[in-house]
Amino acid sequence: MVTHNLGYPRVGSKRELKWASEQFWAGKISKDELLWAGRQVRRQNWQTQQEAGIQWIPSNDFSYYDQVLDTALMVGAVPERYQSLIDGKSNRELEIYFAMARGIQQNGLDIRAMEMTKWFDTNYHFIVPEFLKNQQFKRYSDKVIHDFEDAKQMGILTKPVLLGPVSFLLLGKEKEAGFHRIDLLERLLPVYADVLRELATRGTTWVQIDEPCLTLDLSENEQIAFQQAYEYLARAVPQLSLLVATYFESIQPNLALTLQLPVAALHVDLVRGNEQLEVILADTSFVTSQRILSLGVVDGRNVWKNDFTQSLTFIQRAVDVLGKDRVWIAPSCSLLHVPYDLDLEKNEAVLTPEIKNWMAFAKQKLGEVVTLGRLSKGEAQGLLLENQVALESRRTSLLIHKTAVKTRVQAVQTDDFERDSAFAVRQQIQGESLPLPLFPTTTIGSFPQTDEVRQWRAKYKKGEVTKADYETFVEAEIERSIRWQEEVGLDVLVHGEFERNDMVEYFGEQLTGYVFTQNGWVQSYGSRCVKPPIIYGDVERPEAMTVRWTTFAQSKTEKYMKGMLTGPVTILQWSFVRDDQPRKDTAFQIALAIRDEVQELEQAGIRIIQIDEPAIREGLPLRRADWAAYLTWAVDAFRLSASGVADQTQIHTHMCYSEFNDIMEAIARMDADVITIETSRSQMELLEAFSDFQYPNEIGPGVYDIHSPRVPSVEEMAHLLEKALRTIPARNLWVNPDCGLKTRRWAETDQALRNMVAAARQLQQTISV
Ligand SMILES: CN1c2c(nc(N)[nH]c2=O)NC[C@@H]1CNc1ccc(C(=O)N[C@@H](CCC(=O)N[C@@H](CCC(=O)N[C@@H](CCC(=O)O)C(=O)O)C(=O)O)C(=O)O)cc1
Ligand SMILES: N[C@@H](CCS)C(=O)O
Ligand SMILES: [Zn+2]
Repeated sequence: MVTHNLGYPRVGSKRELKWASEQFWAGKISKDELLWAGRQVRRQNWQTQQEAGIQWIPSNDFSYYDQVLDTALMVGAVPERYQSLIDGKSNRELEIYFAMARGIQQNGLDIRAMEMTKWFDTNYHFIVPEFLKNQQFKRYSDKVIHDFEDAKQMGILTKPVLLGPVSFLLLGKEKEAGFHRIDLLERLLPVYADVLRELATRGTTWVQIDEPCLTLDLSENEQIAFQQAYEYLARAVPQLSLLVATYFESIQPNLALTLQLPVAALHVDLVRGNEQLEVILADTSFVTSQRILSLGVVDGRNVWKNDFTQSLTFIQRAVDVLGKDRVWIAPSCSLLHVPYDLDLEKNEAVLTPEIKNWMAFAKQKLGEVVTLGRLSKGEAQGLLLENQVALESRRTSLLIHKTAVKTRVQAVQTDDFERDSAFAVRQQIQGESLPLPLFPTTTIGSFPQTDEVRQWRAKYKKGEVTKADYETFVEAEIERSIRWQEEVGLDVLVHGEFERNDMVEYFGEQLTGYVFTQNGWVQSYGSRCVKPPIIYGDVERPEAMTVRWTTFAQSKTEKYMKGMLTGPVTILQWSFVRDDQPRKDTAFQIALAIRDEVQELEQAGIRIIQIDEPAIREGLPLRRADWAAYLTWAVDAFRLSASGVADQTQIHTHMCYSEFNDIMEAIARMDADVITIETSRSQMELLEAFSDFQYPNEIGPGVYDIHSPRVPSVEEMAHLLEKALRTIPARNLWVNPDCGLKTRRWAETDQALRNMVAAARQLQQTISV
C-alpha cells in the first residue's frame, strides 16, 4: 500500500529557520546564510521522511514565511506598491517577498505589509493575496521547481505541493469594487499549467494540489470554477498525475463535484470527517473509475496516538471496494500544525512517561502512517498490540477525571452567564466610577519580550537564578514600563506580561489537567512559534494565576491598571485538546477557572479586566450549518468567565487576526463593555460590520499594525480614527494598537505609541460629545 505525506513542519526541529530569519531581518546574517539555513531544514525534513519509509515525500511544503505568499509570488500577484522594489538588475525576489509579509521602512521607503489572517480553523496565519479587477498573472517565483530539483539531487523524487488555483483565489481579497476574485481564474490557470509543465519536464510524476476550500460551503460559481480549473489542468498537463488534497472537513457538501474532478487521486480527511468514506465508496462513478483514494487517517491537528484498530477498519473498507492499488495512506492534513518530534521531550518531570506514551508528534506520525501500511499487509502485528495497550492505558487512566470539576460544571446556573445590569446601565455607572477622557488610550497587554526578558526566564526555568531574583527582575520591568506608559500619556495602563512565555501556555502551566513540552514548537506566522500546552484531563485552577503581578502593578500607579487574562475559548483553541470529551465541556471547565481569577482580581481592587478572546472566530466550524451550535457554547463560555463581577468593573475583550464580519451577532452577545480589535491592516474595513450591526458597546479599533516593524505616523493614525468616527459614536471609541506588542522592539514601540497618543489628543481637540 502506498504511503505519502502532505507536508512537514518547516521551522526546523530546533527552530533553526526562525533564528536565521530573525537574524537576517536584523541585518546580522547575509541572504546566502539564510538560504543555506532554509536548505538545511528542507533537506533534514526529506531525510527524516525517507528514513521513516514514506513513499511519496512532499516538496515545496517548505516556506520562508507562508505557503499562500509563496503562491502569490509563483503567479506574480505582487501588489503595485512593491513594484518599486524590483530594480531590474539583481534578483530581489526574497526582499520583495519579505516586504509583502512584513512591510518595509528603510532607505526612504515606507510600504505597508499585506493583510494576514487565520488559515481555516488553525492558529497558523497566512498572508492574504490582493487582487485587482484587471489583475494580471505571470510566472515569477520558481521556488517549486528549485525545491523539486534540490530533493532530486538528494536522490528523492518528490511530490511537489501547490496551493490549488481556486483555493488561492478564494483565500484572497478584492482590493477594488466591481468584480469577484473567482472571475480571475481564466487568467490564472495558464500560469499554473506553465509551472506544472516545467515540473513534468524535470521528471515530476505526481503533484499534490491542495484545495482545502473544497470542504467549505461553495456558491454555484465557485463550484463551476473548480470544475473548469481541473478540466483545464487535466488537458494542459496530461502527462502528470494530479492528487487533489482536501482537509479540515469532509467533502460532503461538494461531493459530486469533487468526485468528478478529472484527477488521478483524491485525498480526504478521515479524522475530521470519517463519515465521508462510506459515501465516497457508494459513488458508482468514483468506484468504477481508476482514481486513487488517499485516506487521511493519522491526525495532523492533534498530538494523540492514532487508533490503529479504527484506521485499519477504514483502510480495509476502502481496499475491499477499490482494491489495494487504489488506496493510499496519509496523515489527515499537512503536519505543519503539530510539533516535530516527541523524542526531543526528555524531561519526565514535565511530561511523564505515562502521558507521553499516549502521544505522537510529526515524526512519530510518519511512523504511524508507515506502520498502518505494514499492518494492512498483515505485517508487524506486535505494533498493533502495542498501540492497543497504549490507548487502553489512556482510556482507563486515573489521571484524567476529577469529580469536583465535573460536578461544578453541571451545577452552572443561567444566572452565572449574566452581568447584573444591561450594557447601557453599566456604561453609565462606569462613566461615573471610572472617569476617563474621551477617546481613552490603552494597549492590548504585552510589551516587548526582549532577549533579556527571555534569557531571565530561561535561566529561572533551568534553576540558574532563584525565584526571588527572577521575580525582582520582572517587578523592575513592570515598574519601568509603568513609568514609561505614564510619560507617554496612556490612560489605561497594563503591566506588560513580562512574566509570560505565551498568553496560553502561561495559563496552562498554572491549571491542572495540562502537560507541557520543552520543544513542541508549532509555527504561528512567519518566524513566530507557539508551544501549545496539552490538555489531557479535567481542568481546575489550584490558586490565583495573575493577581500577584496585577496588584503589584496597580500599587505602582494612580492610573487604572488593566487585569490581563486569556479567555476560555482561546485557551481551548490554542491548546492541544483532549479528544475524549466534547470541546464545550473542556471550555466550560476553563471558563470557571477564569471566572474565579476575574473575581479575585476584582476583590483585589482591579477595576478594569481584559479577557482576550482572539481565537473565538478561529474556532468556528468550517460549515455554516455548524456555526450556531459552536457560537452558543463559545459565547456562553466567555460570559461564564466574565459575568461574576459588579457593574462597576469594566470587562474588556480583545480579538485579532481573523475576519469577524460574519460573527457580529455573537460578538455582541459576548457583551464585553469594551472590545479592542485588529483593524489597521484592512484600513478599518471591519468597522462597517460593527456599524451595519449597530454594535452598542465600546470599541477600540486597532490603529497600529503591530505585526510589522513599521512605525505609523500621527497623521496616519489620526486618519484611521477619523474614519472610525464615521461608524462609531465618539463616546464609545477607544484608541489602541491592533494587538499586544511582545514581538516589537522598544524603539518602535516607544515611537509608535507616542504617535498614537498624539493622534488621540489631536482628535480630542477637534471633537467633543
Ligand atoms: C497573539 N498571538 C498568539 C497566538 N497563539 C498563541 N499561543 N499565543 C499568541 O500570543 N496566535 C495568534 C497571535 C500571533 N502569534 C504569535 C505567536 C507567537 C509569538 C511569539 O513571540 N512567539 C515566540 C515564543 C514565545 C515563547 O513561548 N517564548 C518562551 C520561550 C522563549 C525561547 O524561545 N527560549 C529559548 C531560549 C532563549 C534564550 O536563552 O535566550 C529556547 O527555549 O530555546 C519564553 O519567552 O519563555 C517566538 O519567539 O516565536 C508572537 C505572536
Ligand atoms: N494580551 C495579549 C493579547 C494577544 S492576542 C497581548 O497583548 O499579547
Ligand atoms: Zn491580539
